[in-house]
Order: sequence, then structure tokens, then C-alpha cells
Amino acid sequence: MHRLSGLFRSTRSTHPGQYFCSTVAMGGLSNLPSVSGEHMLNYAPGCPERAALKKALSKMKTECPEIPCVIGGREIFTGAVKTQVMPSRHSHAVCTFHEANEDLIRSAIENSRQAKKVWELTPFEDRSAIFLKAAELMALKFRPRLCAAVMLGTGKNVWQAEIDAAAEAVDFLRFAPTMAQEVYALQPVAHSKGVWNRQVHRPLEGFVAAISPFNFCAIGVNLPSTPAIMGNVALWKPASTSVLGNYITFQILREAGLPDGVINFLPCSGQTFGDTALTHPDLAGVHFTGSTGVFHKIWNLVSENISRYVSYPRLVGETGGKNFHFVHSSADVSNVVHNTIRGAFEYQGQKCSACSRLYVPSNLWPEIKQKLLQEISQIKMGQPDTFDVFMTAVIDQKSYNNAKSYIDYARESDDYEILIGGDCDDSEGYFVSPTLIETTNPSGKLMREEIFAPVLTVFVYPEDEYIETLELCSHTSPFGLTGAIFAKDRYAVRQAMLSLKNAAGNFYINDKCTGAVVGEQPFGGARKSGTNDKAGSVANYYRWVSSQTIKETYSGLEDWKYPHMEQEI
Ligand SMILES: NC(=O)c1ccc[n+]([C@@H]2O[C@H](COP(=O)([O-])OP(=O)(O)OC[C@H]3O[C@@H](n4cnc5c(N)ncnc54)[C@H](O)[C@@H]3O)[C@@H](O)[C@H]2O)c1
Ligand SMILES: N[C@@H](CCC=O)C(=O)O
Repeated sequence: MHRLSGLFRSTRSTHPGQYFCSTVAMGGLSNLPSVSGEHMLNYAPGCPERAALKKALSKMKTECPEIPCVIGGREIFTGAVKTQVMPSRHSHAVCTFHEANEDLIRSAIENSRQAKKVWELTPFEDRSAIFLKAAELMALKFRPRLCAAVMLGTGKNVWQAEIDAAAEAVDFLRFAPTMAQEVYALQPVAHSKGVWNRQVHRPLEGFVAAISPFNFCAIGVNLPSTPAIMGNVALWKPASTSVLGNYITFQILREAGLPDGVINFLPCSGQTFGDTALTHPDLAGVHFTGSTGVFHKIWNLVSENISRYVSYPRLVGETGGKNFHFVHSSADVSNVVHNTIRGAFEYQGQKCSACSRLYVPSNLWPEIKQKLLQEISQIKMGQPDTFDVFMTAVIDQKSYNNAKSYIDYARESDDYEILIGGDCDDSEGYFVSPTLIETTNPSGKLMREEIFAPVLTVFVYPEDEYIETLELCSHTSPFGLTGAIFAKDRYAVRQAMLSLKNAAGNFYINDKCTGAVVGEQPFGGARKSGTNDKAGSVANYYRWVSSQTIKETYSGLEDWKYPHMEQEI
């Protein structure tokens, strides 16, 4: 059942713990290799990485793999088959996958329980080696295949695929041991004479439910992996529109030596997974990334069932955003325009961090408007495997309908004027053109709600109402994920940092509000954007342990009485 434990069984140990105790005693602490962010490839014409990716794309276009549920290393083809299609060509299936039902989810929980007995005793060095190896496999052997899967399967152009499926996914795995080690290094700072105080950072009791969104393959693999490196077991429920890429990353972890059952892979409907896994007494935590609405459901479900659980489940959720670029009258116009196009329209606006509100002072608007219109008109949309496209299609029909409904609303309302874009066509793929809308109502629907599509709304504020408009920006939407200030004036930058303090968990100065890098900009927001446990940072790893404090004393008590008790004062 267990590849790693198979190795250990040669010791003829009847209980895995007996073996591991002796393994730990053999070891001592090793230094981890120093790590840095994965270098991005540029896919220039004629270079080897471009040729390798093209080959992987061609091969993948002729395939439609059948993806099973995987529990304890066993592949289970349930017969409840769903299809993942190319967003930009919905007649083309990239894979089919078999969905888990309630019984299978329950048996995955039982399997996790067994796997945990061995995994939580596995030395940190071994857990780290698996993650470091997975990072190398992803960066080298599997890079073209994984990039091809997210390009075709989730509609990313080559640059966006490289950012997600190569750099960010590799970084999550490669930095994991270093971050975990920082958690283990958290120890008491004082020891009384003759005493040793220490903290053991235990994995949680039970299993972690990892529920991932469609938009980042890297987030998918990170959600079960972060708890796993801390010695936990996880059930991974991927989004139905990104199963192919997620399954490849799961296979990479297995090839790197992740023991069977540490992560069980369970494509299924959110409702089925929620009702079964999230109400189970052994639920130790939920590691979620997705929409605010779904996270509310999860939170409510857990609180309704709170008396059932062995422990209070950790709820870690990174959710939606209504991210902004705020321009001060001292800003560099060209920098504003280029960053805003990237921030709003890269990956069709489907990053949780995507810019979807723009505040521009009246004195700069004529120039910024003219440049934005000129540049947006040059954006090329098309199929993701043609290397010159900037945008492709949004993920599915639901997302397309949602984006279209906001554009239609803007068309019909006197508060809005569509300056460019607004074209929607779902005949071949779910295409929504890059859309810039001007509003006279800074508190309207398009300034408040997450759209998750290439729709950017701009409000032009009187240039002498900078501070008032910062306050307005801070309180317009319920979210608090990302935001950026563009200004050369340092007092204006400082003012924005103060006024927008709670409006963004990731705040940028003269840079776009997307593109946080693991190890460089820990990611996450508060308010209705999530629990702000900062993906890719030590803070997040700390959520997946339950610390035990140990005090050991080396000299016993010689008497129970306090000093001088016999003497009257
Ligand atoms: N803050 C962040 O770090 C971050 C990062 C990426 C995406 N997001 C957000 O994710 C959303 C887009 O992704 P999505 O469309 O896949 O999100 P989603 O909320 O629709 O789905 C996320 C996951 O939840 C599952 N799910 C749905 N209903 C469920 C239920 N009742 N119980 C349990 N699980 C359920 C889905 O199947 C999927 O796996 C956007 O709102 C975006 O802002 C946030
Ligand atoms: N690291 C990414 C996360 C996007 C979420 O969907 C960014 O910062 O843009």
C-alpha cells in the first residue's frame, strides 16, 4: 500500500513507529540546500524550450486522457465521467475524469487515517527530499507537459503558463522545506536553570481538505502540499475546469516519492465533497482558495457541525478581490498604462489579484484614456498555443455569461460608458474582449463586485480630491486583496499607504497589483478576501501544526513547602 513503508518493512518492524524511532536516532539535523525562485524561460523563436513546448502541445492535442480518483495509490474509475474542455475551443476535450461519490470520499478519509500513521513519523529530511525532488521534476522533465496542460486546459498563453505551471508551482514546492523548517525553529526563548523547554510542532489530528480553484495550477498543488510537508494528510478536490493540470502535478509528487495516501486525489462536485468531507469528525482543517461565496458556505457548514469534530478545524481560505490601481496626479503615465493593461487583462482578468477598478485624476485622464485606448486596441486574442496572443478565452460558459451580464448591465445603465471592448462571442470558445468602462458612479455595481473577467472600470476623480477619493476607494468594495498606488510624490505614496491600509493585503507602489512571487511577496488579503494566512509564507505553514509545549526538569523537588514557611514574620 505504501511505497516508502515498503522500503522500511525490510527491518521487520511490526509497528512503523519502531522503525522511525531508530531512523530519527541515526540522523541528527542537516542543513537544507539554499533555494531561490525558479528562473522564467522566455520561449524566444528557435530556442529549445519553445521547441519542447510545441512538441508537448502537439502531442497533448491528440490525446484525451481518462483521469481517475486516486486513493492510497489505487486508481479508481468510478464511471461518473465528466469532461474538461479547452476554453478557447469548447468542442475539444482535453481530458475526461471520474468523479468521486460520498462512499469513495469516506473511504479516502479512512485511507488517509492509515497513511497518516506512517507519514507523520517520517523524518523531516525525507519529507523535504520528496518536495525538493518534485520541484526539480516540475522544473525540468515535466515543464513542457505541465505548461501545455494549463495552456490548452485553462486557456493560458505561453507567458501565463510559464508564470503559473513552471515558476510559481516549482517555487511553492522548492520553498516548502525551508518554510517548514522555520516553523520547527520556533522554540521557547527562555529556560530556567535546570530546565529545558521546547515545542513540538505536531501535525493536526485528522485530515486536511484541500479545495482548489481553476485559475492557478500552482495554487492547486500548494493547497494539499503545504499541510503535507508538515506531516499532515490531505484530500485534494480540484476544480472541474482544471483537472488535467492538477493531475499532472499530483503525478509529479508521486513520482518524487510521495507515499500513497498522503494526498488522495478526488475530483467531484463541490457540494458532494463539502457535504461529506467537511462534516466528517476527523476534519482537521480546510485549505481553500476560491470565491468568497463558496468560502462562506464552507465556514457555515463547519460552524453548523462544530460539535462533531475531534478538534476545531483550521479554516484557511483565500478568496475574491476587487483590486484597484489608484493614480495620483504625479504619476508616470506610461507606467500606469502598461501596468494597468497587464494587471487587468493578463489571463483574461481571471487572477484573484487582477485589477478591476482604476482611479484616475481629472488632469491626467485625457492622456491616460488616449493611451489606454490605443494600447488596448492592439491586444491580440486567440488560441493559447499561438505564441503571439496576449489573451485567450475565459474559463467556461458560466464565467462567460457572468462577464457578459456585467457588460450588458453597463450598456443599459446611464452610469457607465463602454470606451472599448464589450464584445462577447461563445461560438468557438468563451471569448470576451478586453473591456474598458468609464463610470460616473464610484460606488456602483461595477466598482464593488468581483467580475473575474477582462472588464476594467475607471472612475475619474477631481484632481484636488485625492484624500477623499482614497477613502472612497478603501470603503467601496467588501474585499481587501490587492491594490496599487502610482505616484512620484512621496507624500502622496505615504497618504495612500495610510488611507488604503486595510484595503489590500498585497499593496504595490508604482507596480501592477498582480504577480506576487513565492518567497518575495507573501500573498493574501483580509476583509472578504480571506483569512489572510499568506500563501507561500511561514505564517501559512504554521496553520498546519498543533504545537505541544514540553518542559523537562533535571533536578527534582526536595520538599513541597515554600522556602522559609516555618519562620513567623
Ligand atoms: N485570494 C486568492 O489567493 C485567490 C487565488 C485564486 C483564486 N481566487 C478566487 O477564486 C475564484 C475563482 O476560482 P473558482 O471559480 O474555481 O472558485 P469557486 O469558488 O467556484 O471554486 C473553488 C473550489 O471550490 C469548490 N466548491 C464549490 N462549491 C463547494 C462547496 N459547496 N463545498 C466545497 N467546495 C466547493 C469548487 O468545485 C472548486 O474546487 C475567484 O473568486 C478568485 O478571486 C482567490
Ligand atoms: N500570485 C498570483 C496569485 C493570483 C491569484 O489568482 C498573483 O499575485 O497574481
